[in-house]
Amino acid sequence: MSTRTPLMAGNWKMNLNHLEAIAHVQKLAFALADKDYEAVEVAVLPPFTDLRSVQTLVDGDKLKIKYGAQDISAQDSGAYTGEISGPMLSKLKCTYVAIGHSERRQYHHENEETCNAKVKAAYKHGLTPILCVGEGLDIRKAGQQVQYTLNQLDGALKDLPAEQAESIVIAYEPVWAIGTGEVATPEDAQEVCGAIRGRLAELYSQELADKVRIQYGGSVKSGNVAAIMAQPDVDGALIGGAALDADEFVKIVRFRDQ
Ligand SMILES: O=C[C@H](O)COP(=O)(O)O
Repeated sequence: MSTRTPLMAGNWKMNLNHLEAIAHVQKLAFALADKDYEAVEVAVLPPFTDLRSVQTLVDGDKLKIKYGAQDISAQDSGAYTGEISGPMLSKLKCTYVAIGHSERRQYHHENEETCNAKVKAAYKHGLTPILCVGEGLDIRKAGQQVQYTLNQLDGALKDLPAEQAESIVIAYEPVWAIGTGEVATPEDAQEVCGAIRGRLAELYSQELADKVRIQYGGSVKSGNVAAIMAQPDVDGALIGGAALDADEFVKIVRFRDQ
């Protein structure tokens, strides 16, 4: 029986302005009870422009919900127009930062080197990375999903010390399942999540690998979350579309009731 606390994180992507963010987090706060937070860690990843509003709400009302950003610059400061740095995110008391989401890889040409630099930047500033990995459809069709995903993992973790790696969160998100309604089967999720844990054991130690939380992401909904969470190496979900509906997100958090 795993002692890892599941992490249910809502990645809002480029949705919800700061006023909508406040209303949404208030809804979650109203619906979620202490027993939910005891069973599951709950987090939201709003757009950068919402973070101050979310921080004010969480701090002011002492909410147990965690929050974080969807990206981080590898640089601390300077002439990097449009970028947001680790010091800025830690000043806003972010807990998490997503790194290497497939949409960042696709639209912003992020690769293993970028992800590695961003993972290190996150730790440098006290943020916990949610490192996203996962294969596209062509790789899946070729049966190369495990090797491809492990290569992404190796690159992003290069030279990362064990005392940092032990707190990382890995999100396995097969690209073909993101926003498509095409959810991976629980067995598909387990195959790659299990392989990720195996690689962490090779790179570091079994003890470390057993501590790391590995999420599944890709068309997670209240109707399919329980079966995915029943897999031994799946420790949570990174939820996109379904996280924009507060009632649905609460149902996902309460996956044991589904
Ligand atoms: O970060 C979240 C994933 O990209 C999943 O998105 P989705 O739940 O809309 O498929």
